[in-house]
Amino acid sequence: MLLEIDTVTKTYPGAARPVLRGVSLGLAAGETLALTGESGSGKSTLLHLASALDSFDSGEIRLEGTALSGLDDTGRARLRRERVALVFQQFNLIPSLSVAQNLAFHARLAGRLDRDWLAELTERLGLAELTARYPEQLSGGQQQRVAIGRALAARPALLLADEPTGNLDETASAAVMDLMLDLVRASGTALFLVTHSQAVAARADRHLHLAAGRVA
Ligand SMILES: Nc1ncnc2c1ncn2[C@@H]1O[C@H](COP(=O)(O)OP(=O)(O)OP(=O)(O)O)[C@@H](O)[C@H]1O
Repeated sequence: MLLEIDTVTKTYPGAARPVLRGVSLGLAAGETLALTGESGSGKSTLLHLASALDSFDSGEIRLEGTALSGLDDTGRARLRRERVALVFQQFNLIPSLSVAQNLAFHARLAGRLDRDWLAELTERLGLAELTARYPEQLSGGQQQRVAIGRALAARPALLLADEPTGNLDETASAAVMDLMLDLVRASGTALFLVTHSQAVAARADRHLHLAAGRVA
């Protein structure tokens, strides 16, 4: 199993009740999983825990067999740099860098810049004509395609995506989702996708729902 979430509970400091109450799920290498749930049900929290951005009360999360609870800050940072990539609703591109530089940024940091793969990603994401532009000169859909390309350029084992098309209209959202699913499947990357959209969730291999702190 690539990602194992085992009976995880999470309570935010000062909160009366836990937001996650014994969540368990597994994600195999290359698999795509969509997680839905009402606003405030804890979807983003679970994604943050899986990316080692936050700690949990009990249970365990393992990525490629490594227990996240046992990692120090350096270990967490390395895991995020080398094995996991994130795409959020806000595109989070670096405004002072061109499209080409944004696309290469994380792969460079991870020491895994493969120019052929980057060129293929750029082409398949329809960004080849836009590489010299800056993020402010792109539409929302184009910016999100750059964010997806940047995330996949280093060939992460796991892509965590939090409402990645939440800022886009329905047509752009469907196009970006199709591309993202094609590309994660082409690169063997597993996808853990949080979404409000049932239509988007239906495109994933598996669909789970988070309610009352548990998944079903
Ligand atoms: N840093 C934090 N400190 C305290 N409480 C938090 C924090 N982050 C989230 N929460 C609370 O935890 C609960 C779950 O939040 P989370 O963002 O995980 O939900 P979500 O399902 O992703 O919601 P949405 O669909 O609206 O994005 C909410 O009640 C939220 O207010």
